[in-house]
Amino acid sequence: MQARGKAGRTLFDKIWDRHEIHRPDAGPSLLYVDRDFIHEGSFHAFADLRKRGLTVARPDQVFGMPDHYVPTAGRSAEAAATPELRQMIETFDRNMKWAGVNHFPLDDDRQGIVHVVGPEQGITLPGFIVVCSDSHTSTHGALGAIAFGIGQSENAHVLATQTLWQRRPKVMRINVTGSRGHGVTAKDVILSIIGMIGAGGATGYAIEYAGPCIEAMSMEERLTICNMSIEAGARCGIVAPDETTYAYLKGRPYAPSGALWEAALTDWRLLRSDLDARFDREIEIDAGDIAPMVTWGTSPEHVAGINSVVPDPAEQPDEQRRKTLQAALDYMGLQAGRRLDDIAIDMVFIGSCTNSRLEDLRDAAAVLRGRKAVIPGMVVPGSAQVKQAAEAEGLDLIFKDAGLMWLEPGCSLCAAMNGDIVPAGKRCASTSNRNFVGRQGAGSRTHLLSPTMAAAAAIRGKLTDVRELMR
Ligand SMILES: CC(C)[C@H](C(=O)O)[C@@H](O)C(=O)O
Ligand code: SF4
Repeated sequence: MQARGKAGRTLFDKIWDRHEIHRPDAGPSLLYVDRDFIHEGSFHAFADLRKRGLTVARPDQVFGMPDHYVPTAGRSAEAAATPELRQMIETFDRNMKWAGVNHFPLDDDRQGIVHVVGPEQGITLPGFIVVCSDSHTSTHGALGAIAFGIGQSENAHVLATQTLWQRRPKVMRINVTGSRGHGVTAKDVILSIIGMIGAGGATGYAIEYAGPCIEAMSMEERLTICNMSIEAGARCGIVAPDETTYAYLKGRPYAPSGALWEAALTDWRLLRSDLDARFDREIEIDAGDIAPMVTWGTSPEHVAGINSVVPDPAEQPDEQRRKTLQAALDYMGLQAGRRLDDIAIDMVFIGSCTNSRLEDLRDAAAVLRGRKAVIPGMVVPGSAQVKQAAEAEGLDLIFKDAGLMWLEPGCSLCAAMNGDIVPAGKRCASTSNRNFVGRQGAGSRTHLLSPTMAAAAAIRGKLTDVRELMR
């Protein structure tokens, strides 16, 4: 795409343009990549490299850690749920050693879900292009980076060259105005955005989140917002770096320090959309209108405020949509008109790259403190660092006293790839990002919600408006 006349440039344009090594008249551009994150899914890419006799071009810019297949019951590959899972973790470790890249293995105190660890270690920085062969790479955009998921053959290309061919997406700005009401979290904001624009609403776009509500958010909240950009179909999500970003990054192990920090700050302050920047699409949403949200169907767009009812597919004018909604209700075992806060839940999962950071655990613990869960639940911190910090504050004791399991970091029940599953027909209130058919195990039923809402569901054994339990 050519420069856009005299109009100002968006934050996205500025970062993209800096990384463009080659811009052909048509088709994808060749981009320089600052960081490539790797998890167990990378075995295809490594097999590809070996077959072609290639090595890793910039090992110091590649960071690998196991997360999808790791056991939550212990910290060694031997604790893996099956021999196949153990083999996945061991193959990954071998590939990391072969490649000579940064490697945070299972027993390393930096290990965790790749999208939690990257920001936490200061590996992801403003102005970067960050890739990972994982769709939720969009998370890292919260720090003011262009961050997107890639396929394994693209990953092999990045590993071998530190560059990537990529088509420039259009740019959409979502302005979140107003301020959130009591008990309304970042998760509720992003769920209501997805409910509004739909699971395909941002297909072909990069989203810049802006406006007073986003500016007032902590870094951890912005990470939750950007994480789910992909659930609206977006290529990535980004928030302009500001004082919140700098305060978060300062002193992190991989963030610049001393004179380099000062130089970086000077540069990062340029990273914002010009006042006259033109966006391909602009949307506005008032945070004051948002209630605690919960999904009732099998797509993150099947979402509503906790005080509403399961919608009636018959009211849909479009026949295909009617059928999709009916199929979702059949799978979920729900009838139209049922009050959402009347739906009984079998278990809760507090975790995933959406909501497993320290603030998420603090939020859930604040609701659970001194109370008992009436259903089983798993609390899975996003990283070893989060786990340590949570234990230092005694959050683990609050979860355990409430009757929930306090486990080792990893993706766990978010994608049910490590042996943790929701049994068929059971209903799970989950702080993760996908409620697809079978996502948490064959026949499992997932209701997406925030950490405080998950805590409320655990206490009441049903979907509950957390505002009734807030102290
Ligand atoms: C397994 C992995 C490639 C996948 C992704 O791309 O997102 C997973 O992380 C998910 O959340 O579904
Ligand atoms: S926590 Fe879930 S969404 Fe995030 S990377 Fe792991 S499987 Fe994917």
